Amino acid sequence: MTETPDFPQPGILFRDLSGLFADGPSLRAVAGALLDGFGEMDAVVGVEARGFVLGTAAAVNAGLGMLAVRKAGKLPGDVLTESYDLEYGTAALQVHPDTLPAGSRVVIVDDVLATGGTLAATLRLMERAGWRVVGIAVVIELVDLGGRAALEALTDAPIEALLTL
Ligand SMILES: O=P(O)(O)OC[C@H]1O[C@H](OP(=O)(O)OP(=O)(O)O)[C@H](O)[C@@H]1O
Ligand SMILES: Nc1ncnc2[nH]cnc12
Repeated sequence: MTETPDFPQPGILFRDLSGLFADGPSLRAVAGALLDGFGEMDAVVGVEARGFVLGTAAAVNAGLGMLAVRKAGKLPGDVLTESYDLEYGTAALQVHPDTLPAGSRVVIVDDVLATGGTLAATLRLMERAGWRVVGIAVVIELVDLGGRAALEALTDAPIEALLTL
């Protein structure tokens, strides 16, 4: 992991996992660990963009599919949309509500839990689509930013971080 001060804006210490993604044994180890300890699930949900790398790796490792939650404007047709704030800005996420059957059990995967805005918006999308979140998995949790409490206000699902900073 690298840490870059004042990126993408002043005051933000940016944690980048590109090196881990590019290293085969590291990516395999993280893919194997991310879904550890959760119960049965039907699919993995990955949040654009870094969550796609980790979500797909974890899903393939577990023999499951990966459902993409995308930044607004990328998915055609009928979509659900949730806007949110994150540590360095505002954005919106979208999903196709008919990708999985209602009641499907999903684990959401992303690289970093900071303020929790991104994953909270993802939780709201899952609820609106009728899917049951049985876990949230991240590589890094930035504890001081309080994201865990924000998510615990929305879900009883376990939240697992491989590394807390
Ligand atoms: O807990 P939060 O404050 O919401 O921040 C965490 C989110 O921020 C980053 O995504 P970013 O929107 O930068 O997108 P990227 O993966 O496309 O780089 C990161 O990958 C998480 O999704
Ligand atoms: N400090 C940070 N580093 C990397 N990704 C982030 N997403 C939100 N905050 C972040």
